[in-house]
Amino acid sequence: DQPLTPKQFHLGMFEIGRPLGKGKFGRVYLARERSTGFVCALKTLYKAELQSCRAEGQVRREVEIQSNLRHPNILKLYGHFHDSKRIFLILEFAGKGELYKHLRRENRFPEWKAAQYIAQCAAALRYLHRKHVIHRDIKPENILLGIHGEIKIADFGWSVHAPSRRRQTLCGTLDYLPPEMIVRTGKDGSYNEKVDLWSLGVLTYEFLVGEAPFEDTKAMTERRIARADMTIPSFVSPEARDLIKRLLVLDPEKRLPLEDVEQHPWILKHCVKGS
Ligand SMILES: CCCCNC(=O)c1cccc(NC(=O)CCCCCNc2ncnc3[nH]cnc23)c1
Repeated sequence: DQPLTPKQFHLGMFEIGRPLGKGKFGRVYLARERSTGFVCALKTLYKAELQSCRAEGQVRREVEIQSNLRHPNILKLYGHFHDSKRIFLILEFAGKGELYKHLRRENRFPEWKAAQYIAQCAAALRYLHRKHVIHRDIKPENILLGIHGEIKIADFGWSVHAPSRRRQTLCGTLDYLPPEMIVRTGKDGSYNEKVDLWSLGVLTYEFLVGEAPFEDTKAMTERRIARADMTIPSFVSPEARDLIKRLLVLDPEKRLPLEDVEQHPWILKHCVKGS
C-alpha cells in the first residue's frame, strides 16, 4: 500500500500538473510519478524563504512527524527530496480538495455532514495524541477531502511533540487558538494535546454556524477566547450545542476527551457505524 517507496526521489521522476494551492513558502502542484503513473501532490518550499523566516525547523518537524503517520484521515507524506533552491514534499492527493472551499460555498454544513466530519477529525486526533503529537493548527484551511468525501488532516507545519512551549510567534488567524496558547497561564506557559480539543470545538461551531465562535477584531477575539465568550445560534440542535460547550472549556483538563467525543449522542445520532 506504499506505492511510492524508492529511497531516492528527484524532480525528473514526476510530470507536474496544475497548481493545487499556495502557501507562505511555496506552492502545491498536482503531479504524477512517471514510472508508476501514481498521482500525488508535490509541495514545494523555497529554501531561501524558509531560511529568512527561520522556518527550516518547522519543515523538518513536518516531514519527521507526517512521514511516520499512517491513518485514513491524515494526509500521507510519501517522501521528500530537494534541489539547490527548493525542498519538495510528496503528499497524498485529496480528490475533493480543500474543505474550507466547500464550507464557504455551502455557507454551513447540515448537522449529519458536520457530525461525520467531526467524528473523523476526532479519530485522527486520537491517533495523533496516542503518538504524543499535537497538531496545534486544526482549522478548515488545513483539512482536505478525499475522493469519497473523507476528511484528510494536513499541514503539519505547526505540529509538535507534546508537551510543548511555543517558540515561533503565531501568524495568521487567532480564531482557533485556545486560551492557554494566547495568555501564558500555565506556570511555564507550556500546554499539551488538549489544545486540539479546543480547536475541535471551534471547528464544530464553524461547520454548523458558518463562522468561528470568537470571530471579531484581534483584540476582541483574544478577550472573547480568554473568557470562552460565545453565543450559539438557536438553529443549532441541543445535542450539537452540548458537544460544543463541552469542548470550548477554559480549563484544558475539563475538555471532553476524544473517546467521549466519539461516543457523544450528537455523533452517534449521525454516524451509524457500517452505514
Ligand atoms: C512547514 C511549512 C509551513 C508553511 N507552509 C507553506 O509554506 C506552504 C507551502 C506550500 C503550500 C502550502 N499550503 C497550501 O498550498 C495551501 C493549500 C494546500 C492544499 C492544496 N490542495 C490539495 N488538494 C488536493 N490534494 C492535496 N494534497 C496536498 N495538497 C492538496 C503551504
